[in-house]
Amino acid sequence: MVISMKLLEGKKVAQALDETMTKRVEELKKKGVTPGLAVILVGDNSASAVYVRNKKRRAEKLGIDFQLIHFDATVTEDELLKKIDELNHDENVDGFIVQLPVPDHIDEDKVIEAIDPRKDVDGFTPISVGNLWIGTPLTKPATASGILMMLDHYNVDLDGKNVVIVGRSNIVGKPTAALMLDRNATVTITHSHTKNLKEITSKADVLVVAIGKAKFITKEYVKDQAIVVDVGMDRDENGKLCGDVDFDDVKQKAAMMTPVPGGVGPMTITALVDQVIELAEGRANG
Ligand SMILES: Nc1nc2c(c(=O)[nH]1)N[C@@H](CN(C=O)c1ccc(C(=O)N[C@@H](CCC(=O)O)C(=O)O)cc1)CN2
Repeated sequence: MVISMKLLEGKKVAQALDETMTKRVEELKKKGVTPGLAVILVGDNSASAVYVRNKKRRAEKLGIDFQLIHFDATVTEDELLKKIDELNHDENVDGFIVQLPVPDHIDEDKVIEAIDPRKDVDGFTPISVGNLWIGTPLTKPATASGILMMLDHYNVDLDGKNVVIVGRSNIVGKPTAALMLDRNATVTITHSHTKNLKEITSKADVLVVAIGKAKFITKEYVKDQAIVVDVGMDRDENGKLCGDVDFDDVKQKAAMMTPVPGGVGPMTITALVDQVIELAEGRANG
């Protein structure tokens, strides 16, 4: 059998988009505005440390001012809320995020709600979520936005497409559904209680998987010539990084699919920095 599956290479798309973003930052600096991004990291989760390091690297490469606020895992919720309040009022910070997850003694919802929606570059506050669903987003969750940026890059038209999303998280599943609805796709969200999952996923023109279960999606779940977007970041039986999709199995059937690593992950960071630049552009234009 001839395999003609096209890889959706987020890493390469991210590199290609860096050029335009660098120019946008240069234009801002000519107007006396330097985009500012701050990240609050709590504790010593090793995966979070890698993601934050990558965010810092990308932001600085583009000329964005990056500030890391790293708290010990024992920080109190009040201390964290105080820092959020400071960043809400810091004129040099266009946007900031609290890297998730936070330790169990901290109420994640309370922390997110404390962020000023105008600086919520993660798009996680209730106001940001409401704006997203009514189609007037000020900011968009980075992974969902990154997926759309990548599909746009490969000229994937979502209008009228049957999209199935596996996973209903606030970070990925739900916002991806909102953005794809906005592109006139017919969207189904499935989850752990969904009956006959295979029957539903195997009708998808575009299948987005974000469940955190290594290689869960095999070819039986996938329609011939589907576009498969894997948001998973898992470890296989040998400890190797892999996605929620069994890549080697599904590649025989899919028309396009994302690899892990090098697919959605890098686009998440691209979407985040794009959002910071957009807010700074708003600041520059008064
Ligand atoms: N406040 C937030 N917390 C978290 C988010 C988020 O969007 N906002 N998403 C994830 C983690 N995440 C970004 O923060 C993220 C995950 C993965 C990648 C990435 O580039 N992955 C690489 C592989 C990296 C590796 O080697 O481990 C890839 O896919 O190629 C970027 C960002 C949870 N928390």
